[in-house]
Amino acid sequence: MAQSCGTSKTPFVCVAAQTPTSTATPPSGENSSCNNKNQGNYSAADITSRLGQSSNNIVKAKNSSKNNNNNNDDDDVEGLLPLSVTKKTSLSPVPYTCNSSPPSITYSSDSSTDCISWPSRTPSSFNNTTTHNTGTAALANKLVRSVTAASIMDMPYNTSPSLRVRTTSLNQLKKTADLAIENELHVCPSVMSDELRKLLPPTSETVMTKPFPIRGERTIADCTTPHVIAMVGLPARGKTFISKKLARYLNWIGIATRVFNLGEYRRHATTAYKSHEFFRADNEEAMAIRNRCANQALHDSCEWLLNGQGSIAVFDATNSTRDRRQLIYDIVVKQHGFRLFFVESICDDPQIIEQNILEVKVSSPDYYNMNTELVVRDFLQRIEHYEERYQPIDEVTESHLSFMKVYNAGKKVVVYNNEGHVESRIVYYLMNIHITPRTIYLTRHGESEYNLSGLIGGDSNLSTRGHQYARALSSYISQQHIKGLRVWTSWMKRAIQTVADVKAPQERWKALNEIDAGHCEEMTYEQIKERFPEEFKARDVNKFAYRYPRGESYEDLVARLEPVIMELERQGNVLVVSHQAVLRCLFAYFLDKSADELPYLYVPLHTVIKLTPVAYGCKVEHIKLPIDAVDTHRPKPKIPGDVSEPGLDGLSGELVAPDGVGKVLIVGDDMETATNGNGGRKEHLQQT
Ligand SMILES: O=P(O)(O)OC[C@H]1O[C@@](CO)(OP(=O)(O)O)[C@@H](O)[C@@H]1O
Repeated sequence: MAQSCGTSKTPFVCVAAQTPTSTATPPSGENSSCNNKNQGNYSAADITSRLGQSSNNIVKAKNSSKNNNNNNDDDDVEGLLPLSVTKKTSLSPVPYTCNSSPPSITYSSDSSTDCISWPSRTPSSFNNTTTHNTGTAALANKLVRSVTAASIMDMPYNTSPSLRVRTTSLNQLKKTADLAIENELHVCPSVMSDELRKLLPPTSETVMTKPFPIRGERTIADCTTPHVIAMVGLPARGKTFISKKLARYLNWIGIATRVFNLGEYRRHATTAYKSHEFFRADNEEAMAIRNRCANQALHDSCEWLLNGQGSIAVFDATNSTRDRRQLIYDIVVKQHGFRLFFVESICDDPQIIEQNILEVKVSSPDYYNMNTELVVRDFLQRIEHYEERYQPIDEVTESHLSFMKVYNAGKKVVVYNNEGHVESRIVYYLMNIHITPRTIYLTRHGESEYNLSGLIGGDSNLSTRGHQYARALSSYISQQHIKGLRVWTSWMKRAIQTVADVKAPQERWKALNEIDAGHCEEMTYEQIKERFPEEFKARDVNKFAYRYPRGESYEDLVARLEPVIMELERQGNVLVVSHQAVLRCLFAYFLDKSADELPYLYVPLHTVIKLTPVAYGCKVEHIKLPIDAVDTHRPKPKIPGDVSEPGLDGLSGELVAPDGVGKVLIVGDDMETATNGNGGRKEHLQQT
């Protein structure tokens, strides 16, 4: 029987002891009948047992889920390769040994750090650890030792035994596996024999291995129950802003989210908007239409979730009465069994309300071609109609609801009955966003020596032109007179050298380091294609999900960058100097790009991408500084693995704003006058 460790919904796996006579079952990568949840887990016992198998069954283990493959309950999901040690080894002595119940090691994919979890047990309970050293398994011995002796001995005394094993054994295991690969395997997984391949630590090939949680994986587990997020609040309180932004964030972290905006349903159901009279509480005809629309929007939200098209529906409406909220509760929770979380936006700052009306209501289809002053007046009257009936969520009379209240665009936040991982993430995100105007500048480092020779990854210096860009960037930034600017860079030399002359407080983020290409680091695309053709092709087939052997995928990058996004949301003006893949991920967040588009977004060298939040979106400007650089963009080829084709997106070599969002601003070659918006420069302003 597999034992559950962690909550039943998480993909944690904890393995119980097996009988010594049980046989090893390959983990999910080989066992096609294993379900996907098992694929997210990798056991150190896997490696040990695989090695053990090839050395006269040193370790005999059994996948307890083997006979239960159709059973999707927790027991089944959580069953994974157990380790059962049966005979004595002639290896050097090990400090802990094991009785009849051997330790089980589980590689967990549900942790933000690499983690092998052992059952928490005192060291003294591990007696009689024995292995069978029959013959050839030098590698096996190395690994068995590594997860027992070395990992335990290296630990500080003041750490709890289980934690000590957890934190050190994986490092040790990785080191040993690295060594094994470097010394003895020396080839890429795609060209390895099956025997050797089995010895590998987590890679993109061994699909069941995910060294840290990937996009949405953690959340999906918690998100097996669909969620409806229902907005609450008077008009012009930023509900649509919050809804759209939240949906963008959730989609970016991999949780399929869609906004159902009641205003759009109403506009569909009515002819042209005439005036605020439509919203009077005593306008029965209009009220009937409004109720019908609300029911339809709610129905569509639930249908969308029921069809499995997404995980979170955001119901963007005022939902400003108790009755309406009760109706939503009855349908969402009682009828469908979904989770329901209300987000109420409360604002009594007239400045924020006015700004909101001017920014988004004046351009609303309701007020097409209407004079701004009239719009403001009409809208304020519309608000008054709502105010007559508005009932803020009440902790006492609506104590069965889960909700958060955001006051004056985040000045104060109240959270009530908050439950589960998804809701906590939503709360945390909404606590961090703000509406203070600011600009984010994104740029890659200057051209590097490796860029010149077409090598990916590595940590090379800037080329001569790269240094010129560094100077041009500093000059451009100082001419912008950006208030309170902060500069963030990766830890890589080329990024740090690029901001050497920029006069502003600087911070280094490891999370901003370029995608780790693992075995393919410091190779050209052509070399990768030649040496690892299968790998190269696989990346073209699904670039977002593809993980370099011993490296990262774009999906991994997004997970790594989430804290950066969170902190960017909290900041004012920031200049981020990073790398092609990393900036694609950040750019995709701001522009709401899908996982398919993300790895092909065009982020050329020597170009500053200026992002300014406006209304519900972001204005994008590309400022190309006049220093030539190589083009490192490799477009999506029509045939996976092809390096000769021009590619499908046709972006290479051109400077365009994706999807016509924003404009392309090409600053002329006179750097002294190269400012954004001032005269005295040569520039082409191109509306896309
Ligand atoms: O995902 P692809 O398109 O390969 O782009 C990422 C690559 O871009 C490069 C350049 O080729 O980034 P950068 O120069 O910005 O550090 C490589 O280091 C990196 O592996």
